Amino acid sequence: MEMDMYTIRKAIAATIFALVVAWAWRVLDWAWFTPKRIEKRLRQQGFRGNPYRFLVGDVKESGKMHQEALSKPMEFNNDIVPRLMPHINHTINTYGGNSFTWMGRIPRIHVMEPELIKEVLTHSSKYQKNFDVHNPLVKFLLTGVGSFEGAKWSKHRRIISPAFTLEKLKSMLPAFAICYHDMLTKWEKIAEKQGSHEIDIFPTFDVLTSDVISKVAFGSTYEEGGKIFRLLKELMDLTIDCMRDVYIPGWSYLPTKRNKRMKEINKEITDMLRFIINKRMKALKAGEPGEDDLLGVLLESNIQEIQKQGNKKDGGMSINDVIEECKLFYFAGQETTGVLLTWTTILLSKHPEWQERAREEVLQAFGKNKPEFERLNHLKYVSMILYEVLRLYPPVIDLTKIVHEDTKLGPYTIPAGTQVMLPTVMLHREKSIWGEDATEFNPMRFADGVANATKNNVTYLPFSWGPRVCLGQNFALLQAKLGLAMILQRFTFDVAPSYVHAPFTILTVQPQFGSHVIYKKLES
Ligand code: HEM
Repeated sequence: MEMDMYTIRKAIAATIFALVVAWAWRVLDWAWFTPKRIEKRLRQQGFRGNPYRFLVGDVKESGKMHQEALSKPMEFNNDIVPRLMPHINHTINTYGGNSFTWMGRIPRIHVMEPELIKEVLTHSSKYQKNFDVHNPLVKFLLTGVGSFEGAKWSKHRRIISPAFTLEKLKSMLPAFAICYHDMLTKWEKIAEKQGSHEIDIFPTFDVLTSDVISKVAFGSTYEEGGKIFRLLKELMDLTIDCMRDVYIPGWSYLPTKRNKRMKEINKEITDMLRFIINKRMKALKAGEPGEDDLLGVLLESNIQEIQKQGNKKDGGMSINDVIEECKLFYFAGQETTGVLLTWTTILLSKHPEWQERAREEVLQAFGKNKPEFERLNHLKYVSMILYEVLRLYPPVIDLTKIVHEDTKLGPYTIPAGTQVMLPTVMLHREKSIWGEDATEFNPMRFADGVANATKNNVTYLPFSWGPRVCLGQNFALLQAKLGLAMILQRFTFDVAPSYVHAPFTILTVQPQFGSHVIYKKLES
């Protein structure tokens, strides 16, 4: 009997030992052998980069370079790549275009060749969004069509697209104009008293674009919408905070102040959105005409999709889906447009000849009257200026995808689990495409359109390209054109003496040490 117990214990011990060894082997394979195998395959195909370092990869080196780059401002010029992506810049300078870096244990290749870029962006089902978000609290905002793949993505994209047609945008213009008018009237009052008005423009445009999107999204329910968007702004700031931390599994369940606040806000936003959406759905089902705002168009398009699919329960988007999409509009569209207006103001301050040229064009088109849709769309210099600002200061500095299985890319086979990065901000400075003056502000390069400026290469990517191109690009450009036109009609502007040039990235490219600008009222 004793012998038996001994044998059983031995067998249990042997099993546990075997399980531990198998588990340890899997961990080791995950943490060491798999990255090393991928590295070998990349090197065999001519890609070059640092050797893999256990678990940390290039993260420590990259973090140090970032810290160093951001420790001081720079001269005013547009050579901002060493500040925004110092490690990738260093890697490409050292190893060439066909290079890779390590995001911890994940390898990431950099793609710089136009033909390969086109291939990546065309085949969006193979090169998927890199949404490996572990913190469930971050998913409160990183959600919706921008994060889905496959059938769910195409269904959502199909339903949402009608909300951004030119006709719909035209109907949104008055709401844009009211927000800008209110802001500029305040500026005018201050400028009248003081002769000029100094403001930090990034926070100002941040509030403004927030106002615009809540007015446009919720139309007549603006008051409720306004509150939701104030909460979304808070949630976005907390989300950015979260994304800066290394996530420890389970951390989101701890009752920390930030975790509690994020859950509280998310619940409040969801409840309020649900209330508005339910009310609208009821009215639509009762045959009342839909509202002409973003939410109204989205709901109508959703109902049409459900009917097209024979009223199947999963034919359209659920209320929860619509809630997620509303949150995404804010996340994707507010700050991006705010920084576009910010860098446009700074570049036009530094290039007064272009500020004057744009003003003349605007005054010729509209005088001091409210800009209207058709002519706004045909403002040539204003469009060229915005394209050039988006080239030099793209709000989103790179597009990073991931392949989940071995994938052919031109002559290469990209191993499963590799990230594929298109470094937009670097591509926008490629001398072979843009010429020797690639880092200079020269809107004339867009005089004959984007295709001509890029010599028909897919290398201009402020809004990405292909099936997953930004859904809100016309919304953003229309708002920026209107905003810029209305400012130019009333003010001249220049950067304040205190301005120091220091672009840096937190999700979008922002001014690190403020963006003070002095506005003077234009003589009428
Ligand atoms: C200057 C302003 C903007 C810039 C520079 C910008 C840039 C981008 C970029 C680069 C992407 C692709 C991201 C990726 O593939 O990883 C994207 C996607 C997207 N953007 Fe924008 N965006 C802007 C404004 C807006 C606005 C105003 C909205 C909506 C109100 C919006 C809604 C979206 C959506 C829904 C997607 C996801 C599309 C999909 O995955 O099918 N964006 N945007």
